[in-house]
Amino acid sequence: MIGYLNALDNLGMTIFEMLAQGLGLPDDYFKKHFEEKEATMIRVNRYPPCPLPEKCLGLGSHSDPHTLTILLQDDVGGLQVLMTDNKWIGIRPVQNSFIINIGDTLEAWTNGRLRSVVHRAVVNKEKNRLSAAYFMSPSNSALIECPPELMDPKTNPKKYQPFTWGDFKKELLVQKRVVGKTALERYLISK
Ligand SMILES: O=C(O)CCC(=O)C(=O)O
Ligand SMILES: [Fe+2]
Repeated sequence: MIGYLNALDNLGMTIFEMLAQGLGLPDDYFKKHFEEKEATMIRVNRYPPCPLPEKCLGLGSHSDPHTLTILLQDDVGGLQVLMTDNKWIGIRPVQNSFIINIGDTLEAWTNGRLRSVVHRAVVNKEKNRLSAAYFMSPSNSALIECPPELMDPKTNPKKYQPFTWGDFKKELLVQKRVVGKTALERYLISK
């Protein structure tokens, strides 16, 4: 088990490095905040067959509050992503591959340059479906504050108050279920 977790962490760190490079930040800009594994979280979702799939959802519309999600799904299919034109599209399962989702915290960290994705899981009449999501959390003390290089007073002014992952996590634990992309709203700087 620990071996799998280490492999997932290594994959996550490589992706953080690539994202930092792509944004013109030092390679370890995100990575250095993930050294302490204070609350690694994996969620395994099992969706049983449903007699009325058009009337039910396996998992309602939401965005993941963490930074990155590494998601494994079986070959049944059911994950859908909300596109900018408000249409849901299905994410076809590809064998031996992960789906990587950007989470809300990474959206705030980059002032919206990286966008968290709203997604849901639909069910079907015939088959059980399984998925497993690994949510990457920075250390509790990590300050989520966008670097000045990614902001611009005119075209991309600061959108969020800085917050620590520990504080955000506490808020997530007490709030009711998040629907759609609402977890970050408490940190939005009002216009
Ligand atoms: O089952 C899926 O494909 C999605 C799971 C998911 O979005 C989650 O666990 O946050
Ligand atoms: Fe999710």
